[in-house]
Amino acid sequence: MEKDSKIFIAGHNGMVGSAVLRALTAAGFSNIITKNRAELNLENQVEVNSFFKTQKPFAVIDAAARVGGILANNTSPYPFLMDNLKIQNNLIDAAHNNGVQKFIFLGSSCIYPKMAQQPIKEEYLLTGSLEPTNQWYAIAKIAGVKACEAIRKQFNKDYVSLMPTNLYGPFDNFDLESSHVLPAMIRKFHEAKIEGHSTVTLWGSGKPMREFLHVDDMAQGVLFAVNNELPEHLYNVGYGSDVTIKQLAEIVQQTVGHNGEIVWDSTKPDGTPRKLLDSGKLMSMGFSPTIDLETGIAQTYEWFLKHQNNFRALDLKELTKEREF
Ligand SMILES: NC(=O)C1=CN([C@@H]2O[C@H](COP(=O)(O)OP(=O)(O)OC[C@H]3O[C@@H](n4cnc5c(N)ncnc54)[C@H](OP(=O)(O)O)[C@@H]3O)[C@@H](O)[C@H]2O)C=CC1
Ligand SMILES: C[C@H]1O[C@H](OP(=O)(O)OP(=O)(O)OC[C@H]2O[C@@H](n3cnc4c(=O)[nH]c(N)nc43)[C@H](O)[C@@H]2O)[C@@H](O)[C@@H](O)C1=O
Repeated sequence: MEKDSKIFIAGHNGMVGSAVLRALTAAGFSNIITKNRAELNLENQVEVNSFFKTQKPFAVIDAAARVGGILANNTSPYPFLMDNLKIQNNLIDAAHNNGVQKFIFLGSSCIYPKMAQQPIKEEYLLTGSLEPTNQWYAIAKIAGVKACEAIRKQFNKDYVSLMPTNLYGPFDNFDLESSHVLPAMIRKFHEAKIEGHSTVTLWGSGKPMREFLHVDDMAQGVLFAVNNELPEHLYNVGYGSDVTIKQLAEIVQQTVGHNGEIVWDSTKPDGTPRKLLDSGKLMSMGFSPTIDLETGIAQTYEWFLKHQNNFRALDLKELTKEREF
């Protein structure tokens, strides 16, 4: 792709979108367009169609979605299903109808069956039942993968899906109700240290395993897909190894410098027991993550310390309202 090709990054204010914007800018891409939610509500089909008709981007990176941790997913199934379907349908369909040559759709490792063989290969998609806590979000993401695959098959366009593992890094959501586990742990251990609390309560049993990829490594994966026409429709993007939630807690606790006991709240769900991705397909083509978990957590904690008065938070109450355009 030419450095001056017009690229639309949807969701550029989010954790992934902002990392992709940094990576593409650093790589010399000079014609990137972005719109915040007030300028372009991606759930609104009329607005999205009109934007694509006017702008005619060459490529689209879809990093916009309704995103949240296990509790938000489990308690607000409808917006996690419907908002994601709306956003991705509007983007994919408008892209297809307005000459977009390259579309990069971001899904999630939760699209794979709950009890999938580990590490999870791309071909395990749709071979078993989903994890109940995030099946709503997963069904939407699977529909996005299939929409891109269908366009690729029928119209021979370079529409590709990347499936990231659990991500973390700068501009994450640190809200304790709606966030993913890693930012929640950073905030919980930090606040316990500052407020002198000897115990920190974490969710579930601590036994599930998760694979964590720093968002700047993820952005390199997206850059790789921008620079190369990938031969298949679906690629996993992971770090290559995983840890238990208990091990993660110990790394975060040590990084933050909290001394004390961890209490496990068994009323909260564990979610899927393990979801280690086999990212061999993308790695064999040249993608290679560079940020190990300890370094990434230390860097993210530093970022948190600088930005802790300015968190992004998902308003769980807003997810219970009916909305119309
Ligand atoms: N975080 C993770 O661990 C993982 C993320 N992913 C995927 O990566 C992608 C990005 O996730 P992440 O960066 O973490 O999520 P964020 O919540 O950080 O960012 C999502 C972005 O989408 C925007 N957005 C959402 N709804 C709309 C809308 N209706 N109109 C316009 N903009 C909208 C948000 O805008 P606003 O800033 O206004 O809210 C935000 O900028 C998603 O597809 C997600 O599924 C996959 C696996 C793991
Ligand atoms: C990326 C991925 O993210 C989500 O799936 P998840 O990995 O299950 O989500 P999570 O990061 O919130 O939790 C991981 C594990 O950690 C445990 N845990 C402990 N203590 C806290 C805690 O304080 N907060 C949170 N959130 N979890 C905690 C928690 O009980 C669970 O066992 C989905 O959105 C899914 O759709 C998706 O795509």
